Amino acid sequence: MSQTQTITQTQAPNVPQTLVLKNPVQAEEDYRYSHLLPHFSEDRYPPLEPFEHVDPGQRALTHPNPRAFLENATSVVELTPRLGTEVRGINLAELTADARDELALEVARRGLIVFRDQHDFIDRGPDFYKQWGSYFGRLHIHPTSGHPAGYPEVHLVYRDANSTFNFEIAESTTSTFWHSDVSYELQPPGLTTFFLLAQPTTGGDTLFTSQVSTLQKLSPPFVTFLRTLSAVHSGVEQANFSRAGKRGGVVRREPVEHVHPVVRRHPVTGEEALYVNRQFTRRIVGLKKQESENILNFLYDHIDKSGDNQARLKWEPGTVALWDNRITAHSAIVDYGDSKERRHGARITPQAERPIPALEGLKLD
Ligand SMILES: O=C(O)CCC(=O)C(=O)O
Ligand SMILES: [Fe+2]
Repeated sequence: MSQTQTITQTQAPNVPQTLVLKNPVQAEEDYRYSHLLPHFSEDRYPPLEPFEHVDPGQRALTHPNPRAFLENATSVVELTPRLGTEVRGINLAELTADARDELALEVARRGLIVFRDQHDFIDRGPDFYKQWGSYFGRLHIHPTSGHPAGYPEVHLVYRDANSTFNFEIAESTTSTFWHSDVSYELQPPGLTTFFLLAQPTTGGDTLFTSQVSTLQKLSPPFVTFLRTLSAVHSGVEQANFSRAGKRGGVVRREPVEHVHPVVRRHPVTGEEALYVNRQFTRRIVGLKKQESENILNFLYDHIDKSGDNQARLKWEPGTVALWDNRITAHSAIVDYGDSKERRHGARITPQAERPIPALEGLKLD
C-alpha cells in the first residue's frame, strides 16, 4: 500500500489545505504511471535569478496564418465566447517549432486550450515533458510540491484512497480557490501545460476564469484607479504550511515576496488582465490596511462569482490543457472524495516576463 499522500499548492491561510507528507509514495507495480508518483526530495535550491524571457507567441505574430497549426484539427470548439477552446485531431507532441509559436499565441488569445486524445504526449514521459516546456520558457521548480523522482521541474497534484481532505473540507465551505500559479515569483509562469495521468470516474474538473474579462466587467474609473496600484504577492504561507511539522513537506527554496502591478499587460497581445489572486496576493502597496483588504476582497469576490467569465474543464483520459497563467486564474474542484479514486496530475511550468504594468511607468518597489 502506498503511504498517505496528497499534494497541492493551495497553502494560504483559511483555504482548503491538503495533507502533505515527506515520504515518497511507494511505487505500485500495477499502476501505469507509478514512475511518476510524487517524491519529496530534500534538495535545496538557491534563489531564482532573473532571466530574459522571449515569448514564443511573439514570433507567430508575423506568420501568414497564426492559426495554421489548427488546420488539421478534426474539431475546434470554443468552450465559451472569450475563454477556452477544445481541439481534437492534433498530436501536440509532433508540433513543429512554428506550430508551437502559433500555439503560444493562440493560448494567449483564448486563455485556455484543451487538447483531447493526447496519449502519445502523456506517454512520452518526463524527459519529453521537460523538453516540451523548455521551448516556452525557463522551467520553474516548485519550492514545496511533490515531483517524480529525478524530475523536480514536473509539479504534481495527487490524491488517492489513502489521502484525506476531511479536515480541510471541515474548515472550509468549498474547495474552490481561484489562483494564478506561483505569482509570488519575480517572473511568474506564462504558458502552462497540465494533464492528468489518472482521474476519478466523475468529478475532479478544473475551473478557469479569464482575468481579461474579469477586468473588463469593472467600470472605467475603477479600472483607471486599479492601473495605478501594485500588490505584494507572497510565497511565505505556502512555505510555512509545508514546514509545519504535522503536515510534513519540504521547502526547497526560501520563500519570496514580490510586488506586481494589479493590472498587467500581456507582452504579445497587449491585453490588460487583473493580476491579483486569493492564494498569493497579500496587500496593495501604499493603501491603508482596510482600503487594501476591502479592494482585494471585492476583487476576489468578483472573480469567485463571475460565472460569465469562467469555463469548466471536464477531463477525459488523454486530455492536455494549456493555459496562459498571466491572464487567467484557475481552481481545482475536490468533489470526488467519497469515491476514493486516484487523481494524479502533472504540470510543466515555464516562467515568463516580469509582469508588465498596464500603466506605463508604474513604479514597482
Ligand atoms: O488539480 C487541478 O485541477 C488544478 C491543479 C493546479 O491548480 C495546478 O497544478 O496548478
Ligand atoms: Fe494551480
